[in-house]
Amino acid sequence: MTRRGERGRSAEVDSSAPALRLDGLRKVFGERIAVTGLDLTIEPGSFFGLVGPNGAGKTTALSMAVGLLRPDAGTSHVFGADVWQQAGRARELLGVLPDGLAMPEHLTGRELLTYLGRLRRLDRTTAALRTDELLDVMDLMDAQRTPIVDYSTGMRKKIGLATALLHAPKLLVLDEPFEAVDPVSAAGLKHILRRFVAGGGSVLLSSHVMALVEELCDTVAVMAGGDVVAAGPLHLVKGHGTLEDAFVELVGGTRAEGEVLPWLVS
Ligand SMILES: Nc1ncnc2c1ncn2[C@@H]1O[C@H](COP(=O)(O)OP(=O)(O)OP(=O)(O)O)[C@@H](O)[C@H]1O
Repeated sequence: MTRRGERGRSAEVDSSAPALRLDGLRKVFGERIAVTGLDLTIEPGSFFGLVGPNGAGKTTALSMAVGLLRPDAGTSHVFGADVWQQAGRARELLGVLPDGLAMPEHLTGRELLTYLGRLRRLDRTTAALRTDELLDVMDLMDAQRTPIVDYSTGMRKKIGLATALLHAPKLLVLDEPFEAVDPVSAAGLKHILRRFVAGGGSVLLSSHVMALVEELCDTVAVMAGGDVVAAGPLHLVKGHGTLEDAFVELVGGTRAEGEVLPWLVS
């Protein structure tokens, strides 16, 4: 049971359940099968990286996993809570950074965090404290009174991440969290995520940056054509080479070699 004053602080967790369990998730857009019937389990305490080429189905899968997109088939459970049947409970446990997050553009960064904190039932003092801390670690203090419509792409990503962290979730699902984030902010963000996992949290992130996934994640899954083609501990998936080598081999890509676009070379 969660007492009223503690809501938004930490929901109780079914410690025997996976942090995230996807069973048979499937989504079809018209003729295009975006996700074919995805099974994936994220263990508690893991730092999980989801990689795959453009159009592999990562965003579609993550959107269904967190309850933002209704699947045609399959289920998603967050610490045992079904994201559709027990949406309220799942939401307390989840922090989400979706792709292309829609923002209330005319709120300032500070207003957004304050209002979301209150919506998530943090008391006034806690909401204010966390807003200050998040603006500080995201290096957004100077922009705290700037409307979000005037934020850069990287600043939008960082305020989005701050909203994902605000209610102290147990599982973070982050779609391309480092995209457009400058190196200084990225270092701060990596530190936050590592501390989150060290403290018992779980992270699932997608990224196109293989070096970053290798640096942060202990477990990875490679998606291609709407399904997982390899998953497991990082060292097993990448083998003796780099994750990039394994990725290219797994998804059947060809690096541009030899004579390509000859008209570019005069
Ligand atoms: N709303 C939609 N309507 C129609 N097709 C869609 C929609 N969303 C995704 N798709 C299609 O589903 C497939 C998977 O797209 P998705 O965005 O999930 O891939 P992704 O792995 O996240 O790609 P990227 O790495 O480029 O972001 C693509 O072929 C895409 O065109």
